[in-house]
Amino acid sequence: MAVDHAAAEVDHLAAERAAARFDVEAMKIAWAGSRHAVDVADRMARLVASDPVFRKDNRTMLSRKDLFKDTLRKAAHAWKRIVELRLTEEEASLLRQYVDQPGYVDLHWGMFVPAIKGQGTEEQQKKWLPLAYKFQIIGCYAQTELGHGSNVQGLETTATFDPMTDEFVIHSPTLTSSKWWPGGLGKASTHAVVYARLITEGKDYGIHGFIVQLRSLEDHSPLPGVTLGDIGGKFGSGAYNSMDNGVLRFDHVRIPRDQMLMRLSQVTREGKYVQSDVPKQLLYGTMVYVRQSIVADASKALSRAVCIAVRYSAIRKQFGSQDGGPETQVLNYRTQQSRLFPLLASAYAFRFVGDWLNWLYTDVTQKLEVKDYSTLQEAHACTAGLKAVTTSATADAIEECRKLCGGHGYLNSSGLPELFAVYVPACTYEGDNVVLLLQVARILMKTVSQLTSGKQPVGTMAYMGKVQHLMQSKCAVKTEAFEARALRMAVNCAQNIGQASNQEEGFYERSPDLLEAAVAHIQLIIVTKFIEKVHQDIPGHGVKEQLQNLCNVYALYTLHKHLGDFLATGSLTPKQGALANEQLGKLYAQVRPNAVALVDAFNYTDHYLGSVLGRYDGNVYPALYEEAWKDPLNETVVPEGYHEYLRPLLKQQLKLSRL
Ligand SMILES: CC/C=C\C/C=C\C/C=C\C/C=C\C/C=C\C/C=C\C=C\C(=O)SCCNC(=O)CCNC(=O)[C@H](O)C(C)(C)COP(=O)(O)OP(=O)(O)OC[C@H]1O[C@@H](n2cnc3c(N)ncnc32)[C@H](O)[C@@H]1OP(=O)(O)O
Ligand SMILES: Cc1cc2nc3c(=O)[nH]c(=O)nc-3n(C[C@H](O)[C@H](O)[C@H](O)COP(=O)(O)OP(=O)(O)OC[C@H]3O[C@@H](n4cnc5c(N)ncnc54)[C@H](O)[C@@H]3O)c2cc1C
Repeated sequence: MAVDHAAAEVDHLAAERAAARFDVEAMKIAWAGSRHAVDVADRMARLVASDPVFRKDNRTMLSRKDLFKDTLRKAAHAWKRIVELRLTEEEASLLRQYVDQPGYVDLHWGMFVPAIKGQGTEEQQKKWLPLAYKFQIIGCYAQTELGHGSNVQGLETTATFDPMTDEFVIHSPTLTSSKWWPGGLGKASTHAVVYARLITEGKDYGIHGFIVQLRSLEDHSPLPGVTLGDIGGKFGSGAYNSMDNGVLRFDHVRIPRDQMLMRLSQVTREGKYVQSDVPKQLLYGTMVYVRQSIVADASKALSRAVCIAVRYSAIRKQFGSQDGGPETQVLNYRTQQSRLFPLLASAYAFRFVGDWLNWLYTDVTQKLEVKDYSTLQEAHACTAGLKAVTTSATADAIEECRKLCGGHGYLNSSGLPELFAVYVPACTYEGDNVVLLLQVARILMKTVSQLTSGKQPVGTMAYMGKVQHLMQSKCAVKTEAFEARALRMAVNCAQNIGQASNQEEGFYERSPDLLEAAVAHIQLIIVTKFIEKVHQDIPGHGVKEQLQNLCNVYALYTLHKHLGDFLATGSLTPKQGALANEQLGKLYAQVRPNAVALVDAFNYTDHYLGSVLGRYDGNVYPALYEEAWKDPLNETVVPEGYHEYLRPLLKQQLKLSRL
């Protein structure tokens, strides 16, 4: 008798859901932050999922040109819906998230508008922001050049003030000064915030931002002196190829003086350079803003991958039980759990640290408004470090989820290859992760050097003030072990650097160790913020207990993975390390019955997940089967090329065999 495997799989997910020991609806609130956040996200996700224009299941099969046109169409349709439905800013931004196709609008709203808000004077904001808000202009963020990305001070584009005409002359003096990478620049943007070296009265004042019009508002053709285009195809099918990352060169393009972003410094009518009394690092403010939002994005991308892998692992069965009973769900294998559950825990950890980082960013912004710059360094260290650690972990985790789904994970229809391809550049954009971690390391070294002078570290570095205690004590397996490890690694680096002939040379020599010290410090922040979260009042049956479990999984897994650090610094004994590992196994057993419900709490629609393996109903096999037939290769039974290349070959073999 034929067994309906598909129906059995569907029942499987229902059984998983019934076995969960907590209130999923309450967990949705804990994940999203509030009932309101759940409701508005739900509404926007469904709005997108039910609109045929936002279909995306065919995306990996489109040519680059068709994919780009599809992106323009989706962006225009999204804007139409936003206007028609009078969506709020919160709703509009969620709608764009669920459309889930990188495009020029991301840079317009994500960098162009924030750059003007952060670096423009009130007058400049009044002039430019209304145009941007109504899409009467489209903007991008043109900082990186062919020759320099990480080293912002090394950019070569020049903006030379001409007092005769009261204009800046924007110029690309070398090939390597060509702007290279800005998203939305290649084909869509009409304007850009361009970062260039400001030269006035014969002196180079370094990098500043300028608003430059690139294309005609009449027919979209490049303005005189502007050469621009797309930089070419990128990693993976579909994925980030929907974005028109661009190249841009200027040949003595003139802009009015008032298009220099003048909040941080000004050039007068006479050409005098005037520096405001604000720190010059505020020039990097847009990057700080985007880095904090990238941490929130990490938890989104990771939770999507984990949702797919957990649901599919509950459906997928391999090998029988020892007594010849039904086959085993792969989710029941201890190895599957030990690879997957730490990623599930990381998704929650990144979500909560992302919320905290957003709070920190808002707090710093408010302080800056009243000229309090005391937390600027903390904001830089936390955004840079958390961006680096969460994006690297997420990129690795998406690939691990692909492997956790076996062969089917490699199919585009699993959603994982595209998610990976679109996500990996997060390790590079908004600051290469190594470069950012070295920034954190510099701040750690500065903090260690100030300890002897009695200056008490604050914020996330405050634990370093407990130096006497943390350098000596043996620690119980909890936050203190993370503090001791981070501090001792930083102090070791500082001591080694101190022995070098000069500080810069020492820093350079010790940079691999410094990276690890920075990672240890950032992991401490993530663990601490997760612990603080679970100490809060969290309503809903069993929700707090589940989060407590996941927090322990995250902490103990991190400890297990970096046990070498903990042992080498004497922050833990080998026995404690072994006990932690024992405990981890027990925690996985507690996560197991709740795993499917824990990913349901992300509340993702099938449209947003974009995965036949991660379907909510678990109906994986019929969906995989159906999806295969949609491939353009299956449009004809006999493939194109048969008559040219297969038939002659086969005929020739036939003739040869008859000889
Ligand atoms: C198909 C779809 C399917 C699925 C989708 C799924 C998921 C999608 C998920 C995500 C996608 C979503 C969004 C995409 C988002 C973004 C991508 C798009 C755009 C990307 C844009 C960019 O990349 S823009 C360019 C970014 N560039 C960089 O980041 C450059 C990095 N370099 C620097 O920042 C600086 O050069 C440097 C900090 C490394 C060094 O600067 P320098 O001036 O040389 O300074 P130092 O001498 O080192 O330091 C001097 C002091 O200044 C302090 N400092 C440095 N930076 C800052 C700062 N930002 N804030 C405050 N202070 C700072 C530093 O600490 C020193 O302080 P001292 O006290 O020691 O003097
Ligand atoms: C998809 C994507 C979108 C982007 N969008 C934009 C955009 O909209 N606007 C924009 O302006 N830019 C954009 N960028 C550019 C991006 O910001 C840069 O690529 C990024 O900052 C890295 O700089 P780089 O390419 O110069 O790398 P490099 O600095 O050349 O890195 C190469 C290698 O050198 C190492 N390295 C560099 N410096 C050091 C150091 N001091 N110590 C140790 N190792 C070091 C790095 O770790 C890396 O391994 C985008 C990039 C990508 C991939």
